Amino acid sequence: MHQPFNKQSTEQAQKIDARRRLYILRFVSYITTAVMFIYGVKNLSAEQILLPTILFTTGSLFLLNIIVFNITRNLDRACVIETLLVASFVLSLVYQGGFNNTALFWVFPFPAILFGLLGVRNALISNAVLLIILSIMLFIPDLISANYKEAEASRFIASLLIVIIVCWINDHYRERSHEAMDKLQQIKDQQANTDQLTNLANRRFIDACLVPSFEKQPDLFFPVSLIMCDIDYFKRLNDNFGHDVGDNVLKSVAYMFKQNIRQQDFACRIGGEEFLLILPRTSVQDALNIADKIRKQFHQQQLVPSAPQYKVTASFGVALCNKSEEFSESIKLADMMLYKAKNNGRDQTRG
Ligand SMILES: Nc1nc2c(ncn2[C@@H]2O[C@H](COP(=O)(O)OP(=O)(O)OP(=O)(O)O)[C@@H](O)[C@H]2O)c(=O)[nH]1
Repeated sequence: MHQPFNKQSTEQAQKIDARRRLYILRFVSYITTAVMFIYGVKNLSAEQILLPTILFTTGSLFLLNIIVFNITRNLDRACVIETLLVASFVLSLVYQGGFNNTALFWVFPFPAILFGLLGVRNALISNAVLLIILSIMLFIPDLISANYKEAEASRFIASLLIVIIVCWINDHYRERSHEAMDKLQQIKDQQANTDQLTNLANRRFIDACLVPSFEKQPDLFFPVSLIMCDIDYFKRLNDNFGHDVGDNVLKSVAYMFKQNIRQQDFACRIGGEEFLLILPRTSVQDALNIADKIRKQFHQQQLVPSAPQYKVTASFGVALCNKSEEFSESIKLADMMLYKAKNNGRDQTRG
């Protein structure tokens, strides 16, 4: 029931990962733009017009990509465009040969950049495609205008393959360890927000998860109806049958609550034998009906198996909450209604 609220750690991890990609995108864009323009200017006097053209065009496109990203904030799209720019730059540079045939040196940073921008799976595919195209270009020299030595080409492909594999192993295990830590954190959050005896949400869940969600998305929740429930004469039950029987009654009552509420409702154990049902977008009249339905179910249950005739009853107090700021006041009101029900003889619903 309160599973979706434990996604906070996952969201946090995703935010950090997006920030990591953002930094790589910015770094690559600005640095590459600067390097391209500097080398473009340096090569202006070169005999070939192709090299400065590649450098200026690619530098401008990198700059344009980061400007568009700064306006649209579409990180995924910017990373894909950056990858295409990186790939076309690498291929065109290798095709042309670069200054004094040094183009191959510029290829080595790119496997790591692709892993940084695309995530493990997509980066591995892109790197594999890049490696295949580069191999074809280098081993069929007629296809390109540059002139690389054969030994140079084979050593380059071998060392590039090593770089890609090391980047892949590194990123794959980084991703796995993040997933494992994320899962562990989710389990910890789940445990911290759950009452161990009944498996219902606890008060911490209300304060740490539910109330912030009320504030973030009020339309999803309000008006919220609150049903406060307290088992009658529970001390006497414990005294008569023992603490373990009392525990089993609490578990059965928790199960009964779960059976009577909707997927979007919350059943919480907020004290020893005190429970709070939180029903989003529910009128007070509907909540009164649900509370009374559950109250009557207590009569039909044999909650103490060793004494089937023993009837466990409960009292209920109902209140409505219209906005997040009123939540603690509404809980107090539901509590007051509960005490009215207790004072009036128990086994009844007040609201
Ligand atoms: N078995 C069991 N008993 C618990 C647990 N937590 C609290 N209790 C007992 O619940 C009892 C609550 O007693 P009281 O607060 O006096 O209330 P009551 O006897 O139900 O009386 P009313 O609420 O006035 O009807 C105490 O005896 C607690 O020890 C628990 O986890 N398991």
